[in-house]
Amino acid sequence: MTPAPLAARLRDPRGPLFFPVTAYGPGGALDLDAYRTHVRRGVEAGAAAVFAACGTGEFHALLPEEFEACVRAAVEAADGRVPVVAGAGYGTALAVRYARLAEAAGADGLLAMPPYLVLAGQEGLLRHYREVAAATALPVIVYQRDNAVFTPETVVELARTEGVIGLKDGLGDLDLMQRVVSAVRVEVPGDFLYFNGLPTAEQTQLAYRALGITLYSSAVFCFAPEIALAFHRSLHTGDLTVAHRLLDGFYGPFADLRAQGRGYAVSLVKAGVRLRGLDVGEVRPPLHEPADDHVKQLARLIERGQALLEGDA
Ligand SMILES: O=C([O-])C(=O)C[C@H](O)[C@@H](O)C(=O)[O-]
Repeated sequence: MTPAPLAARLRDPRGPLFFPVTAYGPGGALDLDAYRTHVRRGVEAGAAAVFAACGTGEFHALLPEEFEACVRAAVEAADGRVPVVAGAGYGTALAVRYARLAEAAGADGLLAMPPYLVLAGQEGLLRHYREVAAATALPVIVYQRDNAVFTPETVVELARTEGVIGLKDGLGDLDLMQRVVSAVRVEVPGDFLYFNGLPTAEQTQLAYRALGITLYSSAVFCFAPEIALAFHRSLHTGDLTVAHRLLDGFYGPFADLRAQGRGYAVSLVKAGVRLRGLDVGEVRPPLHEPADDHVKQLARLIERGQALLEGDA
């Protein structure tokens, strides 16, 4: 049976969105076995979708052939149980190339990253994403962050673009997001999807829910799926007791720790996966490994989060 389109599969998800880290062996080469294990464990734990080779998966550090191998491995590991969305980025020509590689590797959709090393105006951004969307049959989620920040009018045009199904927000401007949601609701009524894609999105998810945005990425899911799932369940059921407890005792301190070093958004998450027993190797340059003391703090934090689930910390 052909699976439902990506947008339908992402509606009302049973778990957080999983952005796996990319695994490397001791010499720094891709370790696809470890990567498949990481993805398979996440899917079996209850991820709603796998976003392969995106920011957390060090998209920036992968050769095109490594990218394709990762996406193919994620598709194999997910085995049709949940959709696999792949990153696509850099300039327009390369983003198109990555999009086609992702399609060839069996991905169900694309997360279109901001264009590389250029500050473009709204018109140029629109041209860029239209070309990426036209390059394949894959549905596209546009990632707002850094140099790709959109006016509500541009998002309306994106929502009208064939193949563009949603916007992932990594900026965190709630006033802007409300304007975007309002403009798209009025101009392009339908099912355009929104994602809270801020770092440690759980920290802001109560606010995003109030805007009607229920989808969010979870870096914590990579290394502590039991904590990320308990948080997700708490929001889903509307009994916020566990969510509040985790925000106060786990997510806040985790976000603080993640802010201690440049690149910790990825390297600390990878350290967390290793702490939980899966050797996914170190991050590639220009990122660096977190300080030992920060990894120790992360280990204590994971224990604390687990204890909070029992309600006894
Ligand atoms: O591209 C990416 O990897 C992301 O934006 C997802 C991350 O999980 C993000 O939510 C984070 O870093 O917490």
